[in-house]
Amino acid sequence: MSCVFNVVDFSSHYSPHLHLHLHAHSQITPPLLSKRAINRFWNCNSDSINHQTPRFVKMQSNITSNSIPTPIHTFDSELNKIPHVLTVAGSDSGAGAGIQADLKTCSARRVYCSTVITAVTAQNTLGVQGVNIVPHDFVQHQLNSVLSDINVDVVKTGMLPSLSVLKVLCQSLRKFPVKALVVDPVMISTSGDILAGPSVLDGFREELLPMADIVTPNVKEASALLGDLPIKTVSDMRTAAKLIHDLGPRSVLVKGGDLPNSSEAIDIFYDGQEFYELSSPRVNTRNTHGTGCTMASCIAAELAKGSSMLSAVKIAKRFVEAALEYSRDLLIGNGVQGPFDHLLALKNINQSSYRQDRFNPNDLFLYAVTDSGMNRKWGRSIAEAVKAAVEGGATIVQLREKDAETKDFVDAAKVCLKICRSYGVPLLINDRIDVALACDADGVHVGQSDMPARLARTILGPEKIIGVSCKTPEHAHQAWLDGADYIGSGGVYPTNTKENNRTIGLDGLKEVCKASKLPVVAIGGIGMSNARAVMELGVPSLKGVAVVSALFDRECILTETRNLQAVISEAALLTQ
Ligand SMILES: Nc1ncnc2c1ncn2[C@@H]1O[C@H](COP(=O)(O)OP(=O)(O)OP(=O)(O)O)[C@@H](O)[C@H]1O
Ligand SMILES: Cc1ncc(CO)c(N)n1
Ligand SMILES: [Mg+2]
Repeated sequence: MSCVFNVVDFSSHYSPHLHLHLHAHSQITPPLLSKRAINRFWNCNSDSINHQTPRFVKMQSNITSNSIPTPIHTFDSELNKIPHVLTVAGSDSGAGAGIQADLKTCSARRVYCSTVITAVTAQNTLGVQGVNIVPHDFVQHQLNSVLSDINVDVVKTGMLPSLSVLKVLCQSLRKFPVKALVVDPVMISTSGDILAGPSVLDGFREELLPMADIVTPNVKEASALLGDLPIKTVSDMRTAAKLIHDLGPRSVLVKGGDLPNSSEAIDIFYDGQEFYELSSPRVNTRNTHGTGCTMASCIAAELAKGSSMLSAVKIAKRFVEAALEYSRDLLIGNGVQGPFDHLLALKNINQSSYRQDRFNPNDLFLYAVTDSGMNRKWGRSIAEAVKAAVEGGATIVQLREKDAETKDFVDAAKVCLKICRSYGVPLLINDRIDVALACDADGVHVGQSDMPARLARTILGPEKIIGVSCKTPEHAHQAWLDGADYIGSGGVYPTNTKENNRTIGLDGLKEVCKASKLPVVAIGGIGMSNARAVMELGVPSLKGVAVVSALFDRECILTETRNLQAVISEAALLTQ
């Protein structure tokens, strides 16, 4: 076949100074990310992807290096479309980072991924032994081939080893605009080695960043972009995010994976208006090679599916956490920094049999409980309400539909489940075990006069989450004996949503929390004005607040959820 292009002698482009020395993170604190959380995460969005694999264009056989293949067949049916990310990055022969990480991430997220290779590296878990830069005209050639033919939704960039490569990329993006551009400014390895010289830095600042929808530097890259500004703390990361935003990208994610002395992996997201501190437990593993590439390509994949930027970033953060957790003990290679397993779900993780592994107590942080009366009052569906709450940062949702017809309840629950899964947020059903089973919700929440938790456990099996309302230490003890996963304790303050409900106050809550062997979420009359006081109780078992009216009896659920999330995040930080 004559579709072979000029053979390029890469050896003349070898740059001996391009060496990576990657070190394992030395932090401790093994987090407990449940297998079920990983599982939930993996399954997320699967229902929304009903696209079929595209049928490929048949290649013409008369291609020369200057001509672009002309499609013989084109298909414009929506049904045949699959979201598509083009990655423009370097190859990592060890397959933990670069193009290989991008392909695996997009596959894991069920998105098609095409590849334009900018450099070929000889790389393993010990470091980088060599780099061949692909000549810029051949990079341009690859870009033309893909962008002129295959419908690209989002472009993600990784290693751009020379200014000329960066420039042809910018030209191609101007010629073939895409829905979004994700720039991972790969420049500096974990150990601080330079991967792209000062001229590329200028190219980033002057040409590529102003075109980007998001740029995702780690702390060293952020510092380099800002003329070696020192970045040592989370507060410095915020300053850096703001200054990088001034260079022109729509949003900025400064990744704190390499920030020393932290038991949390904290990233700062800034969209030009608000800062979001995204935090996850730091996974104690050597297998962190490629986290940055994975993060950026997962963001690109979620954007290609239609997520908002903030949701895409949150999903990507959880994906990295889940993959690291899953691969914590993986042994690939003999070096200091190993790769992780992006395709964790291909493993047999559905069979998690360890009860204590299924549920992440941190999910209780901002617990949204729906109320059909309030939705009626504001003229919105349960699904609309739930979507706004999870978009605003709710970390778990409970459907509490006291007066709904069973059929309507099941239908609504199915829609809500789809929404929650796409955000990696668990969905529980109040009281109705039959409804939870019918829609395969993540679990149930039962009151003292509902189905006893022990029976609920028998019916639902070991996989589902069970929460129990408890007012006293005795209730909490019984819930633990019965095999519940968490307790909800209250009413902390007086409330209209529950009649004849005794208020236990902050003192009562504290007493229950101290006695409880299970994680606790506080409930009852909690909102913007008093959430801080609840979180400031500072009892370790208290993991978050559950709210009804403060989110759902308001005009804009999204804003209320965001605001409450900010208040309790700050309070949680201060009481740590
Ligand atoms: N040990 C860890 N546990 C949990 N999350 C982590 C860990 N290390 C990194 N992360 C997260 O992974 C994502 C990528 O960030 P990181 O700072 O590692 O990027 P990077 O330095 O560009 O990665 P790369 O090694 O691919 O260059 C961030 O969300 C970060 O918080
Ligand atoms: C090819 C390539 N791209 C990016 C990184 C950064 O992780 C790497 N190590 N190798
Ligand atoms: Mg990186």
